[in-house]
Amino acid sequence: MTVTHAPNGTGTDAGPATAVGPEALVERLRSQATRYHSEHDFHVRMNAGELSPEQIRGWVANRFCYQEAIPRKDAAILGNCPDREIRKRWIRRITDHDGTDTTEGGIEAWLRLGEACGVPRHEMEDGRHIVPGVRFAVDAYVTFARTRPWVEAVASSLTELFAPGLMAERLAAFEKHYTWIDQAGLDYFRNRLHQAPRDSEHALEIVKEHCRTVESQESAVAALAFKNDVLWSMMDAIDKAYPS
Ligand SMILES: O=C(O)c1cc(C(=O)O)c2c(n1)C(=O)C(=O)c1cc(C(=O)O)[nH]c1-2
Repeated sequence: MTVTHAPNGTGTDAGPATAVGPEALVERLRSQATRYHSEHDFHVRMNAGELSPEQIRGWVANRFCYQEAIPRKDAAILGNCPDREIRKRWIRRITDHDGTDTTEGGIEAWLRLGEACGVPRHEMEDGRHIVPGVRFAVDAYVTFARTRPWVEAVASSLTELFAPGLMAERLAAFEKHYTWIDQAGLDYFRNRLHQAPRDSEHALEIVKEHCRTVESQESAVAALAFKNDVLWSMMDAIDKAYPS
């Protein structure tokens, strides 16, 4: 059996006995890229153009569960964060996904991606395709943000440090291999290419500022490991539900 991913737990590495400087902390967080869901076999096959329309549709419909939960996760962080300056910037994440009266958000863009792939909007909205493992993983992420200290919840969003590379690869793969998908449906990925770096930069600033003790640094690393596990579990569940 090939093990492609070991459980993260809290200990991706032993960790130093004393607090490290902000840049060393960033290095430690970035080193978790090897456990990002871009390495999951389902994503590897997706980007190699090997997935069937059925598998792409299954992935899109299930990922909608995650997309829908992101604003609730961010609202939980806002609810727990006592810092007005941070809230003023963080709130943007909610409108990026929900939209406003005058702008369309990421959730609408994802619904259009689904339609471009052949999943009717109402089938995404009513959740009929969501498999249990995806629902549980997404729920765990929202619960984490509600119940853990807000700085840990901010650290857990740092998988977005690794997202732009995957997004760019995915965009190119969809344009090249999945020509049956209406290209206008790919706007979601195009938007995230600039939103994700902006968001992760803010989250990194917060973590560098607030995680100066060894305990808080360990917690930040553990939060990111937890989030990598959330994303990995989703991919495992999707892979199993839509086999090749
Ligand atoms: O498609 C992806 O691979 C991917 C990954 C992630 C991520 O790394 O958490 C996010 C997104 N997409 C995404 O679209 C998104 O809006 C998003 C928000 C967050 C977050 O944790 O706050 N992650 C992600």
